[in-house]
Amino acid sequence: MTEPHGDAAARQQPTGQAGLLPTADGPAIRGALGALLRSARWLAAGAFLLMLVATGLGLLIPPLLGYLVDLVAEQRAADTIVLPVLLILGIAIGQGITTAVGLTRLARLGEGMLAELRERFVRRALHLPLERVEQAGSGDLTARVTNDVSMIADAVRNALPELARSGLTIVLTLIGMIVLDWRFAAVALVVAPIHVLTVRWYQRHAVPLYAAQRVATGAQQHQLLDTVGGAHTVRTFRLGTAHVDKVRTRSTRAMELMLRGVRLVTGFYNRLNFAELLGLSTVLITGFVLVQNGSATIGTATAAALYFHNLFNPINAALRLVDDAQVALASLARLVGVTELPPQPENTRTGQQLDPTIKVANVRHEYVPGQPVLRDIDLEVAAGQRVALVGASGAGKTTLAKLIAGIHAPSRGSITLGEVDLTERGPHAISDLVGLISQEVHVFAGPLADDLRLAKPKAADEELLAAVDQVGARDWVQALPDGLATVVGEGGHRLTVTQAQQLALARLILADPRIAILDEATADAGSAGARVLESAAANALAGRTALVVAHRLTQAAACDRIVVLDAGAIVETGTHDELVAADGRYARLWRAWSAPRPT
Ligand SMILES: Nc1ncnc2c1ncn2[C@@H]1O[C@H](COP(=O)(O)OP(=O)(O)OP(=O)(O)O)[C@@H](O)[C@H]1O
Repeated sequence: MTEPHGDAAARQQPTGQAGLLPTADGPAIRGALGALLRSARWLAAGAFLLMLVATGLGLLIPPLLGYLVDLVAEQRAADTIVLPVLLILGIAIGQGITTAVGLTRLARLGEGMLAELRERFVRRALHLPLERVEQAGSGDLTARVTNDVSMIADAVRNALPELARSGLTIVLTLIGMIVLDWRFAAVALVVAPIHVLTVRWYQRHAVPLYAAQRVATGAQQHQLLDTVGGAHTVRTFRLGTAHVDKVRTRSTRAMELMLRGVRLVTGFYNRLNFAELLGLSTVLITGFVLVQNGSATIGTATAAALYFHNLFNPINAALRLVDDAQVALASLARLVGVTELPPQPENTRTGQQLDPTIKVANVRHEYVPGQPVLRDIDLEVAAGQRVALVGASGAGKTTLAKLIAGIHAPSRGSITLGEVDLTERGPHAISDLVGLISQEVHVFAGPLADDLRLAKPKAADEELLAAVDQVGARDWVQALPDGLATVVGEGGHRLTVTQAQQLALARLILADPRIAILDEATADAGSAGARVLESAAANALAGRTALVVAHRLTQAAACDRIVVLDAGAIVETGTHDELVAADGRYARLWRAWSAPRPT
């Protein structure tokens, strides 16, 4: 009944929301749906055929009932009605069975397509450049994964089967009516313009409205995540009122759009009710006139009236579903918009074949345009070398580490890893050449062994234990209630920060990248944790080209070379001894670091 109007939805990017992820246009949605349908063509054909048979069988009942009415009107013998009654019974049973099987097939088709679409979306979303997600706000991505997927799931489970059934019933009933008596079919079309105009009116208003609703909900969720996620900072800087205002503005916008939706739906039903009233009156009057002048039997008029009854219910159902279909379509446009983003270039060479050198040339990076956090960075790390990045907090160490790991793309300049230019080929070109341990070490909920196998899915338990041993974690791992099978993370056995970092280092050993970048969270100097982690890191980095963001200067002193960053620029570089002798910034940092601490 409803033609996809994704084009209109695609245009729904209200001003001020320009950073949001893209929304697909009509042809892209049709293309994606076509591709999904093609991959399940036999299931689709089977479901369609069964629904066709079920609806066709249903159409035989009104003429048979009309025939029964004629038999009774002509006062025939009672036994003449046995056959038609049995036929009606058989048809009803046949229709019930074919409808049930057809709907099951249709459900399987819809769920399969939905699952495939969701997989594609997640696959694509996981590989989106981080800047793109940050620019859109993670709320946008979250809203698409949660709201939009559930809108489509609802449509697939409820609207799609009913829409298919209603569409088939309308078409076949109209054909049945023409065969029965064309005059009734002609009368049926009298109210059609009202339906057509109602649908047009509704679509004109609903598509932009629902797309705007999705955008407003995304913006509202993003704001809520921002405010709740940053609650600590919000409180520290007394930004509560400002944040509550922002949440209020976005919530009000979302609420206003919801209310406009309710008003629109009410108007839609008013028009449909009027059409139904008009249609029903016309049918009854026509039947009365035709039977009166003898040009139709009571049986035919009865069958025609029943056909009408058959027709108006699915028409209303189909038109009612326009609403769900529009909502689902706006959601679909937002899912397909992400799945259709151009894929990252494939990894053509494995990291193991590449020369593990790092070359950073003329790199500049800005998170906020016009505010560089790194400028004119030139750095080369030869194969097997271990280089430390040192500098005050905010100097840009983590940013440089992330650029080299391919997490962010530099605003300018080039980064070459193993002769592969990241800026040209994209970070996925070298994903298995480089491993990063960032400050946000995450322990995934589940058995410890699964957590380790993220880095090497096929590793045997012995291999996992060997890696755990190298990072000095064997003792505590074996002391866990179920050893490697112990459930850790959220809801399981809680690991200390040091233990989580040891696991991250063990994962690095298992993944075995030729270049390793270490940006561990700070551990107090001289603490047992720091000592354990330093020797674990030394083992994990053995034989690799390494860049270490040195939060403890003892880490830096153990490296082949030290690069000192200050306010986004490299200010010194050399070995520990050279830099101490030069008596510059590093020497000052070192003196401050190694000075006896008050106890
Ligand atoms: N995602 C981001 N968006 C905007 N600014 C950022 C972002 N990440 C870092 N910055 C800013 O970039 C500058 C450099 O930060 P970076 O984390 O690289 O420094 P760092 O030397 O690693 O500091 P630390 O030792 O405290 O981790 C800082 O001013 C920081 O506020």
